[in-house]
Amino acid sequence: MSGCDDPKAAARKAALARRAEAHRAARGRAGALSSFLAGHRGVPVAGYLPIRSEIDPVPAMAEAAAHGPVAVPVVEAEATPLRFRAWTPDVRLTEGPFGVQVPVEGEWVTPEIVIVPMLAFDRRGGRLGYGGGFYDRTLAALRAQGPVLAVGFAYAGQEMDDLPLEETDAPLDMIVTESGVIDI
Ligand SMILES: Nc1nc2c(c(=O)[nH]1)N(C=O)[C@@H](CNc1ccc(C(=O)N[C@@H](CCC(=O)O)C(=O)O)cc1)CN2
Ligand SMILES: Nc1ncnc2c1ncn2[C@@H]1O[C@H](COP(=O)(O)OP(=O)(O)OP(=O)(O)O)[C@@H](O)[C@H]1O
Repeated sequence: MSGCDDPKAAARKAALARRAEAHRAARGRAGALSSFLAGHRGVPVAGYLPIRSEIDPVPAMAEAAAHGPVAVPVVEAEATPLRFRAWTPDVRLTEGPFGVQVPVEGEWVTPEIVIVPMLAFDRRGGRLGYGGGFYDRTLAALRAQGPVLAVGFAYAGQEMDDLPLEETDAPLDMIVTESGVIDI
């Protein structure tokens, strides 16, 4: 049977085109963060394991983990800074506070780049989180110790105009979205 007559041939062609498009879209989402981290190989990075509809940094974290330390946040107690525990793609995980996955064991890491999840951001580096103040306390503590780059990671659609900010809100140094980098 010739290709033109085979109903499956047309379906395959359409399915391939659709899968390629999905793959391009998926690569595009992680791509901007991957490119950013590729410029900082070997620097200790804190990523995060996404919950709900947070944009997924894990593909970029996996690439970075091949070149240097990557860690993820662990909540130890309310009103205290987060600590960051070493993460690789095959580390054993368990469910921690707030339904976030955390490594069962591993080294504690002091990151120099912190990939920060959020609900919303504005162009001034303002950020809205879940309201625990965890990243504000963590960035304040890390910045008191040495240089640290706070990189917000979000969908471009999470941008809002002029978020209400408080004195203790730690500003982001830059924001990476699926469509590129926003410098503050
Ligand atoms: N993926 C990921 N990991 C993370 C954070 C995060 O925002 N995302 N965190 C960032 O700090 C820390 C965990 N803190 C969290 C604090 C609150 C909620 C949360 O779901 N809160 C409730 C509202 C609580 C309330 O206001 O009563 C909610 O949004 O429904 C989630 C994570 C560390 N790890
Ligand atoms: N460095 C700090 N020292 C003391 N209190 C702080 C500090 N940072 C934040 N807070 C307090 O924590 C509370 C929650 O802060 P905020 O609403 O900014 O959380 P968030 O950034 O949205 O949450 P998260 O970082 O956990 O995602 C506020 O009452 C804030 O004043």
